Amino acid sequence: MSKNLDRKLRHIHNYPKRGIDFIDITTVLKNAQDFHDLIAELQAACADLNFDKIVAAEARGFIIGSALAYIMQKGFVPVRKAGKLPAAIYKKTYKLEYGESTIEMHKDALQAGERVLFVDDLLAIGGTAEAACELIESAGAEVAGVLFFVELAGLNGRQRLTKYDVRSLYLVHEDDLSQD
Ligand SMILES: O=P(O)(O)OC[C@H]1O[C@H](OP(=O)(O)OP(=O)(O)O)[C@H](O)[C@@H]1O
Ligand SMILES: Nc1ncnc2[nH]cnc12
Repeated sequence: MSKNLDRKLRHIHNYPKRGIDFIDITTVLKNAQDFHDLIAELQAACADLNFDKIVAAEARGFIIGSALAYIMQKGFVPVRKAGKLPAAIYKKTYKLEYGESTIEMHKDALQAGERVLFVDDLLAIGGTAEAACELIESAGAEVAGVLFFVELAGLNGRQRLTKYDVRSLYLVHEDDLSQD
């Protein structure tokens, strides 16, 4: 049963730039029951998918991706912002709602043919997930699914991920959220 965690998200206007409506997940994470419910809901949402490892993107993706990997007894692969990984990497630059970013993944993090779930806190315009899936595929692995806590309605992030099985726990309309 849904715990309506979307009602606990904080919505901040004009952060980190004017014109951006920022969805803050820390209001969910800081409560032990809510954090537990979030991971349980993510686990239920991907229970039918067959995968070997979870890949998640720095930084917010790490929080839920690693908790989910731990509870599901899967390996965890970090996709990091540029310059943080010490060994040979695959690399991709992409656009965000509020700028540009480069992400990297170790070349030896995934084996050819492995099945991978990409997990992130939020789907906005979809650049992060699209770039991460390209990194996964560069390694010869297969994207078994893409899973989000929150999907921002109206930004059409899904349109960039039509090749994949994309799931989100909550479709959030920015107008529905409380202001802080
Ligand atoms: O669908 P998109 O438009 O790509 O946006 C979603 C991404 O943006 C945020 O990360 P951000 O790059 O801001 O990094 P952070 O987790 O370090 O805050 C969020 O955690 C997602 O990874
Ligand atoms: N509007 C938004 N709120 C929170 N995180 C984001 N990442 C990209 N767009 C975002």
